[in-house]
Amino acid sequence: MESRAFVVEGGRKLSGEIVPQGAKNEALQILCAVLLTEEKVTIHNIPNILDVMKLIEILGDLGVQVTKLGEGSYEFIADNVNIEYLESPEFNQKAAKLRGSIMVLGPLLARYGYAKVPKPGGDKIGRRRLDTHFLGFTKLGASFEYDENDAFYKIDASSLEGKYILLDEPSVTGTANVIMAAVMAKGVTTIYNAACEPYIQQLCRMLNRMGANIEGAGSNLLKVEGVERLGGTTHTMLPDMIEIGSFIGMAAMTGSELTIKDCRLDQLGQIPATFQKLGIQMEFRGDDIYIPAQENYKIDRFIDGSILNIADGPWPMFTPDLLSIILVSAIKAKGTVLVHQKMFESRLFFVDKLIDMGAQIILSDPHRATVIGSNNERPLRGISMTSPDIRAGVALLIAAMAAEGESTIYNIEQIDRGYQFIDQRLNALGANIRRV
Ligand SMILES: CC(=O)N[C@H]1[C@@H](OP(=O)(O)OP(=O)(O)OC[C@H]2O[C@@H](n3ccc(=O)[nH]c3=O)[C@H](O)[C@@H]2O)O[C@H](CO)[C@@H](O)[C@@H]1O
Ligand SMILES: C=C(OP(=O)(O)O)C(=O)O
Repeated sequence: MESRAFVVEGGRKLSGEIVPQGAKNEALQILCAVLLTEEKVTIHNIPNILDVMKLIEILGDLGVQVTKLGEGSYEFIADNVNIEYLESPEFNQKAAKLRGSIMVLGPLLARYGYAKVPKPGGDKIGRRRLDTHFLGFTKLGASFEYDENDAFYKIDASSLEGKYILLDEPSVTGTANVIMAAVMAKGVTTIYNAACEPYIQQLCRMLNRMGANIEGAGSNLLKVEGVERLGGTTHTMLPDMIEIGSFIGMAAMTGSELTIKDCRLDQLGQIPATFQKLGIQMEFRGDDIYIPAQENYKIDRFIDGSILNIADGPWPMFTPDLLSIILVSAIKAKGTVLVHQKMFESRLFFVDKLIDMGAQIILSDPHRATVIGSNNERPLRGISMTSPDIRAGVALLIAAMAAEGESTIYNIEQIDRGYQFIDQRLNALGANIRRV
């Protein structure tokens, strides 16, 4: 039977070193980009997580030759893509399971002039509209159709032509899709209000190595000069910055001494500094983050003495994917923080479980929660709970690891979607997590 729950014995300290996996959200983009060439693309540091394995399976079903070279390393050759597969019920069922499947659209449109995907899956964390993707495709000359009955998004174009595109919001997957559609369009595409997460920067670097001509990566203004064709390349994923942030919060909440190895500190943006605002100490040792064992830490105030507010925003603002971890990490700190999830409407509801565990949290509305830290004076207690989404799932795992007694976390498929062998890796550091 498939595993469904983690049973966590709380109160154990971790110690040692942990190496972050390759970045999930980068992997989902990079894997779709292999569809842009008939030549061999080799990718290293691919995380072994559910969402990524499902996408690799979809690529294989589409006719891409997939060869596993070793742990995390794969070769892809998309020289014989079977576009008919998009019509199969199997594609419908598989692609609907993950958010990343939406990014096959851009490359297939660029190479074959046609693509369709079912309404993609991913976290149910509020409205997740896809308008930005289709705004971009239609500007490039594609026609777009959404059939409410079968919930398929279809795009079609006899040719694509470079245009000036002002995105309505800096959507991460939307920007990736429009870039991939534009790389072989005729002429120059300018994408303004582009997302600029490290994931997008990595995609642009990879595409340029494949022969594309993209300028401006890392900014919100991209210039894509269309080329005739793309060739093969070798690409290595960055470490997963969301996993790194999750480990920082985990070390702090469990009072553990932990070294997070090979973090690519230059790519982490505001992530370390935001955890430091909670009072969590860390040292940067070469490319590692060392977190000393801390029983107490104190939340900063702003310079004028007012209560700290941590909010998300499109990169280089703080990533929404770490706000649940920030929230849980504040529970045992001294002081108060307002966590403001601006981008998603339903990502904070999991705090009811933390409140059941004894945390002092006021959910003011779907976007804002205030955490009143316990100064490590009232331990959390273990309970049974269900993980609503990937990051809330890990936040609950952190709370369970810090709590007194045993907790059970159900629906751990959500956690497995994005965190590689998390139970085994944490148990190797001293945790006690059983998969049942
Ligand atoms: C597979 C993948 O890469 N998933 C990530 C990607 O999802 P994804 O690319 O689906 O998310 P988008 O960047 O499109 O944004 C999602 C939602 O955020 C809101 N929004 C977005 C931009 C903005 O300026 N204002 C605004 O309010 C909108 O409600 C939008 O629908 O980016 C999200 C935002 O970083 C992350 O949470 C997801 O982990
Ligand atoms: C929301 C996330 O993922 P997805 O977009 O795949 O649902 C996430 O990685 O936090």
